[in-house]
Amino acid sequence: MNEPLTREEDTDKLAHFRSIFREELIRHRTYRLDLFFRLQFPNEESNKKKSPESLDPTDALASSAPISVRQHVLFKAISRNFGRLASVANETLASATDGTLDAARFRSLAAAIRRLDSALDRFDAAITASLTDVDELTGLLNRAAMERDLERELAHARRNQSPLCVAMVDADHFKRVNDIYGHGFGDAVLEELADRFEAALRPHDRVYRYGGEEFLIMLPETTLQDGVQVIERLRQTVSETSISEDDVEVFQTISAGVAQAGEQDENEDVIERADGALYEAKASGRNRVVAVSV
Ligand SMILES: Nc1nc2c(ncn2[C@@H]2O[C@H](COP(=O)(O)OP(=O)(O)OP(=O)(O)O)[C@@H](O)[C@H]2O)c(=O)[nH]1
Repeated sequence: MNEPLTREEDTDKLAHFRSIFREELIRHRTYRLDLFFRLQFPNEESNKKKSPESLDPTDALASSAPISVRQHVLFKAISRNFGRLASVANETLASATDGTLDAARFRSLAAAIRRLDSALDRFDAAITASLTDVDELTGLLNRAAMERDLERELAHARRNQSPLCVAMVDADHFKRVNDIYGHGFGDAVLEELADRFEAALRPHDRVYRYGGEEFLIMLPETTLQDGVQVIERLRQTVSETSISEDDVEVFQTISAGVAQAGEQDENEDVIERADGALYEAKASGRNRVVAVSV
């Protein structure tokens, strides 16, 4: 299974990139018509202007693509398949010009076009899927993405006998923040928390907005002891620095429950245990991390 196309890029950036990609698709389809025209009329003067290589769609896309997109396996597949098509197109055009174009060569041109089309379509589908994975307020991955990823991580942990931790993290007394400073400021706090979580975690850890003021953090290849340390560090980082906007400033704290996944666990099992630990953290005073073993 491919890695998701983009995780941390925000929705606007990706939506913008998708609109550029769609334009490129249209240009690419026009190019195909052009190619057939050239094969029919190889000696027309107007046909000699453009070489197939100059029309690589990934050239035009690379400058506006977020890094995670450029490095994505499907993006590389477009480039590779375009390279093949350009080379077959050159050979086919040459044989059309000298009158030796035959069915076999034409078939290999059609096959190269089909392969490139398939790469373009899969890439398009991946962009669309990534857009629906992103929470619009925080730019984090949403709950639907979490459910899918957790299932995959649990299977991976089972297969490799590796540890996996899940943390449920919740902003403390968040209702008060909304009530006192307004919903707009509450939103800003959630955005800031999301940024701090992402900045404090390691690249292979993942943060999701679980819903409302609740977040889920997935820590692959992490034992319960290490997971608690990671989340405890996060808790400290969040509580030490205030969050401010205009003339409002708050010190927001978080509570967390950390659970290690057991071998038989499905998504709901490990989430339920982490949630139970979070409940304990709240009940015992908030601004703390509670761990629960399998
Ligand atoms: N601004 C803002 N508030 C939200 C959002 N989603 C949920 N909330 C608010 O988060 C608050 C959660 O309140 P409670 O569930 O009572 O919990 P709490 O006040 O954080 O108290 P404890 O969790 O017990 O510490 C509610 O007021 C929700 O309206 C959001 O997207 N933006």
